[in-house]
Amino acid sequence: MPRASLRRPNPNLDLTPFLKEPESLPEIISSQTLFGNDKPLEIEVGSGKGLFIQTESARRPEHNYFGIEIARKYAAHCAARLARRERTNAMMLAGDATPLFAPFQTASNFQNNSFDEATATPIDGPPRIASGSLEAVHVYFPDPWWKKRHRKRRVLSEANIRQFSRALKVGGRLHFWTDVLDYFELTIELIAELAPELGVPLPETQRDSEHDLDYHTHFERRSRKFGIPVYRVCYRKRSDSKVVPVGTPSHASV
Ligand SMILES: C[S@@+](CC[C@H](N)C(=O)[O-])C[C@H]1O[C@@H](n2cnc3c(N)ncnc32)[C@H](O)[C@@H]1O
Repeated sequence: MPRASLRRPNPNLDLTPFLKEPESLPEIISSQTLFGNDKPLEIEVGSGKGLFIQTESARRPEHNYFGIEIARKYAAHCAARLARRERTNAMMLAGDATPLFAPFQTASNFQNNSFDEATATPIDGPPRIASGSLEAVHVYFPDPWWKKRHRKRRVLSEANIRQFSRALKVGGRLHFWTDVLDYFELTIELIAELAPELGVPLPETQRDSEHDLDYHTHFERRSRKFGIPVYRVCYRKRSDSKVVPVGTPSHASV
């Protein structure tokens, strides 16, 4: 289903505090480096038009929210929503979430192309999002990438499942909602296999909506309006992640 067109953000709005580019991000991503405080940090991957980050950052001012949206015009649209409401606890990145979560790759190593000449491999640095540092990761209605050969592009790929779990603190949450049953079932299996420390999937319930924008996200609104079932789960991390070498194959058929 095609996405509705976006209104242009008001050119008089200063988006600078609300919209980051990959080049302007601090090397290490944390509440301290992004917001200058130590509030718990929640990351949303694929914010779309930004309904979730807008409403959740108002509902929980004691937490910080960092939305990552790869499509620049959508990231700018989200940032404009936050700017209009003068949020001090939320901002957007116009960029790809996957390299930010990657292990052992700091921005400067990446940009300086630092190689260990003896082994011709990139020099490892600490991950940009520290292990055990996040309060929550939110993934709502990720693009399904239907074709089997495209599945590695899914946001809930094997690598990202491991990295989201690594980045969560014990007690932290991974929320995953989708209206694609196949994506839902495969992801539940993958998480059980790759990140058992996340425990069992806890169902999340549908809330009644009281007005036309009273939905969790725009895609949830769309699915419910068209009567399409939505599958919602939350995981709560129970223990520290096992360190699994990157590229370790799994037995799942993704
Ligand atoms: C189907 S939309 C859902 C948007 C929103 N979560 C909602 O429920 O309304 C998926 C969004 O994820 C974004 N996206 C896809 N891959 C991404 C990535 N690697 N990093 C950040 N955003 C990504 C897409 O641009 C798109 O806006």
